[in-house]
Amino acid sequence: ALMLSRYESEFLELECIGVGEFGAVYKCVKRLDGCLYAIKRSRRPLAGSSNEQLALKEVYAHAVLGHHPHVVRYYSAWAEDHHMIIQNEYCDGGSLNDAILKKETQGELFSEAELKDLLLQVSMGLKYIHGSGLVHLDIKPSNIFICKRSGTSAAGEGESEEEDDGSASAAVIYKIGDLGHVTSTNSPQVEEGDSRFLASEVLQEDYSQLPKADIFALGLTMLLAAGAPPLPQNGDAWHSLRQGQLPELPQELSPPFKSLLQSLLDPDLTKRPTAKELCKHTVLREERTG
Ligand SMILES: Cn1cc(CCO)c2c3c(c(-c4ccccc4Cl)cc21)C(=O)NC3=O
Repeated sequence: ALMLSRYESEFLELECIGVGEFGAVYKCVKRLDGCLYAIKRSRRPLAGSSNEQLALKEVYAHAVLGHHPHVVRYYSAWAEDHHMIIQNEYCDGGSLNDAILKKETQGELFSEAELKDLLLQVSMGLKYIHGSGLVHLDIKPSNIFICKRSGTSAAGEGESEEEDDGSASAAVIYKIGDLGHVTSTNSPQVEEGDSRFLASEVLQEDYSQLPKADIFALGLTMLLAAGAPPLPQNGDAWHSLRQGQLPELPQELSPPFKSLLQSLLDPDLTKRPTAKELCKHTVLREERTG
């Protein structure tokens, strides 16, 4: 077009880093500040459609959530040329899903110490989201992004770690991303996330304690990071996972940590810990030995 779009004038597109039915995500440099950003460009939903509602909820969630070390940072969003555009922090380490697949192909496993670090960091992000009166509703490995310490993204390591992050700045920082299903805890308009990670109470439209659905999805995410086989999308295997029958893991975890992971997946949502309880759980807080 004769008039350069804001996207073209403000950013240099380096590569496409993701494609979905939603649209595409690009790794871009902002010409003005020279920093890297992840920019999602999706077809603008029909005015007044439910998809427009969803797209707006994503931007509202980012606006409400402000800054947290374990939530992907939002910078801007705008509409042009029949597209919705959202400009987020670029996480240079790929997604947790990429990291799990890489471990698998290399015949490696996350150690118990690495699993505890992952659970603690994502719990801090969830504590912040839940503390803001919101729920994520699509927690899963492909929505958790990784920043390696040497990140050159705009947010950078200059950000001081959340004061409740007792650990020194970790080698790897995990950030919760994709707020496309976020809704308010108290007046929920639930748009179900990935069925593989869906808690059974949400399928039955019991929205009384939605934060516990995020905890359940985090439990399944941890199972996958610990080496569990791919999750069922439906059927008997889907139900047995939600009746406490957990898959064998390819590594022996310490009994306290194993029972903590089982509590995240308890069929009785009142027995699942809150994100706040996870953040101060001794199993996750003890100094790593060796
Ligand atoms: C597919 N994909 C790959 C990446 C890079 C990981 O190293 C990525 C990012 C995001 C997103 C994203 C998700 C949902 C909404 C908006 C964005 Cl920009 C998607 C991403 C995002 O918000 N920040 C990212 O780094």
